[in-house]
Amino acid sequence: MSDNTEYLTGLLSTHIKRTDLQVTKDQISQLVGFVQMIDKWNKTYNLTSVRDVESMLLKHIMDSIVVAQHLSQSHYIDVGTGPGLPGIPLAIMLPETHFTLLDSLGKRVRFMKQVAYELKLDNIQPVQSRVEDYVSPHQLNGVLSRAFASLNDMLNWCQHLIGNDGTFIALKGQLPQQEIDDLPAGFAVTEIVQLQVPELDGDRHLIKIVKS
Ligand SMILES: C[S@@+](CC[C@H](N)C(=O)[O-])C[C@H]1O[C@@H](n2cnc3c(N)ncnc32)[C@H](O)[C@@H]1O
Repeated sequence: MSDNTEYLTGLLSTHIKRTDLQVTKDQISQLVGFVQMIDKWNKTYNLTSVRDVESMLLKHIMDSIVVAQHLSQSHYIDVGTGPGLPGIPLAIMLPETHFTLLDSLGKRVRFMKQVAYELKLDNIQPVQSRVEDYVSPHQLNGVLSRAFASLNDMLNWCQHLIGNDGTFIALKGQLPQQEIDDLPAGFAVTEIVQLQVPELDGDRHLIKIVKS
């Protein structure tokens, strides 16, 4: 057990208490374990530009887990997931939901495979591929992305991944009104949620899109 486990557990518990999220002790322990692994591997693998663990708890863990209550599909693909964001914290929060975690960079995929092994996560499948080239062997019904691409590019690159009953979820900072106005033909925004992440500055938005 790493030296800062108790400290990080206390800090994350405090952040979570400021929300209405229900998170078990085991889930908190897995979330802390994930942050510790990012912190350790970041020194050689350059997984994230966020360097200190306190900021990782807010910008990566809290920012991801507030999305859990807005997911209702059974199998999501998190495109351009990097080290597994937001997919891994969401997989910890929603053990019955399956997450394919896709990134084009091999070192990030190797990291996620190690996370799956060490944290015993059996609902994630890390995959190395460019999203445009990926054909899923599984039936997917949700596409998820954070800090990946414009809405237009995301929809164009990902539309082959899910059927007409699927949902696209884009996590954005400021509301990208221009991108929403310029949505490609055949897609419609069904919901925009302003996400609340206590102590994290700046706007957070979740945008739900379907094929129309
Ligand atoms: C800015 S990072 C965001 C990582 C993570 N989603 C987050 O919120 O921290 C974008 C990621 O997308 C990946 N990426 C870029 N283009 C891609 C593509 N065409 N297919 C798959 N992954 C891609 C990059 O390797 C990188 O890890």
